[in-house]
Amino acid sequence: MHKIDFREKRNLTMLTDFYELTMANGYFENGLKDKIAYFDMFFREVPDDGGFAIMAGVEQLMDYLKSIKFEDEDIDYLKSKNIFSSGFLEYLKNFSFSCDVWAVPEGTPIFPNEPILIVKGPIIEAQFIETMVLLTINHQSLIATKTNRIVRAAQGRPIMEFGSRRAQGYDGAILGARAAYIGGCSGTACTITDRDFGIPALGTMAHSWVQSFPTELDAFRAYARIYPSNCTILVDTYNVLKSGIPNAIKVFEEEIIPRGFRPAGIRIDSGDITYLSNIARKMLDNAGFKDCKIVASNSLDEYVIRDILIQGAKVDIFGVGERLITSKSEPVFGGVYKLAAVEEDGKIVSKIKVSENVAKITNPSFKKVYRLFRRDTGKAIADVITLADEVIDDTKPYEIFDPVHTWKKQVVTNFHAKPLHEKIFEKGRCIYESPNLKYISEYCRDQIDTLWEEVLRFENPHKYYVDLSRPLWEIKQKLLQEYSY
Ligand SMILES: Nc1ncnc2c1ncn2[C@@H]1O[C@H](COP(=O)(O)OP(=O)(O)OP(=O)(O)O)[C@@H](O)[C@H]1O
Ligand SMILES: O=P(O)(O)OC[C@H]1O[C@H](OP(=O)(O)OP(=O)(O)O)[C@H](O)[C@@H]1O
Ligand SMILES: O=C(O)c1cccnc1
Repeated sequence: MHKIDFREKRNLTMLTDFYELTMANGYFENGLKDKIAYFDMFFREVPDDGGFAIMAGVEQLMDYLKSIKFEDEDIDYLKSKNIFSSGFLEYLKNFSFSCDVWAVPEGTPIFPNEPILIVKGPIIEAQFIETMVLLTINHQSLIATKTNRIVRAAQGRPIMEFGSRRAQGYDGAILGARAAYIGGCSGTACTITDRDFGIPALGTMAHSWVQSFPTELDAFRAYARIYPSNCTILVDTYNVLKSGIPNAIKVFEEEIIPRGFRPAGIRIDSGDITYLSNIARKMLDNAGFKDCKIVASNSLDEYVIRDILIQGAKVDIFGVGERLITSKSEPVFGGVYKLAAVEEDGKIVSKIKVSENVAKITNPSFKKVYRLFRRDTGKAIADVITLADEVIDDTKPYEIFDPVHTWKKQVVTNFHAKPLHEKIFEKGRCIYESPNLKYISEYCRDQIDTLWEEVLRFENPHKYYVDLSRPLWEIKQKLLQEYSY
């Protein structure tokens, strides 16, 4: 399958914040280029005050990491800045990524403050990739998370992604549609995303099609004759109830049934969707088209969909564009990339970022994350961040505790502890094959099923536990003591 290939099509090595380069030059000049550092990517708050987010964008990050290369013109450009040493520029010419990288697989539900990506390697390299790590994961995780809210609001009814025309740039459209599929969309209007990623492309018709014919009936007829087996008619160009639906029914009877097909659907794109869909349903049913689907679109999001379903709207499929592809209600996924440790004489030295704001204090050290699942129900109980070499023995009871209110504890029994990360790069070599998108989307759905309803709800969701192991908590407290002035 054809894939968007950053190596062939574009080199994004220079898509980096300028300070990554000035720091890189600084590390080089201070003889620190080979100092080993550990960085974590994590986020602090779930967009839209939701109970969880969804990991996405790992495949594109892998493409980038495989392709880092400074071209001669990049070196010339950097030289023209007159601030980089010739030794450093020579180093960049021969730059070869050599870090280890661990990532939570795409489609996994993720929670605030846990490392979703970990990079270990020469500090100059591990620091340099920050911008692209954050850009790729932040964007797609945002869209997958928003989409999943919309998908859940629709209660099993398919969501078609209609957002390309309102997306913020090409990647916003293409990779946004990819992320939307991970988050649960059934298909996309974005053709190139189907070509490159195999997400089913589908669509109906625009108002311009209807307007371009002398009459609405002519427009419907012309379309139905070409696509009798899959004909969804846009009924709101002039008047949904007085002309759109009666004309659609006429065309179904005259052009589709005689050809041996059933009508696929009608689409309503304005007005009161509840009112119109209820009457439309009755009109279609009375005409013998109970199986004809009603598609609704028009600035939909999870709240409008939830409301119109509560009102009893008879909608079978939703088309959702602008509010999904831009994550309009909360357009930032605040993933950050922080130094967690360095190596001194081969030993890991934990590092912390202290802040007046407790939420901004980082979790130090080289870590991993376990998700604890109940063996009887399969439900997720908590995530525990541990030191990288810790093993949670799930054959024995295990105590978890709130890292801030430490008196809140519980002993977990009858559980299964699953490490969340996959190693995706080993000494700069990619060792992970990204699963296909259908698999990722199904995996995502199954993993969300392991979360309690209380975590899934839109308003005031239950805060899922993300705890620290005792050894990690102790390291953090020790560092906090050291840096308390
Ligand atoms: N029954 C409903 N309850 C809540 N929101 C609705 C309902 N029906 C439609 N909406 C939403 O209300 C918003 C405005 O829709 P409305 O059709 O009134 O405006 P419009 O887009 O200006 O219409 P038009 O395209 O005819 O100009 C849209 O986001 C739409 O999805
Ligand atoms: O509202 P959104 O969630 O973004 O969904 C996509 C919108 O794009 C189309 O409208 P547009 O006016 O661009 O074109 P049209 O003439 O085909 O309706 C479509 O009819 C939807 O209203
Ligand atoms: O196919 C459709 O109906 C469609 C596609 C893009 C945007 N709005 C609608």
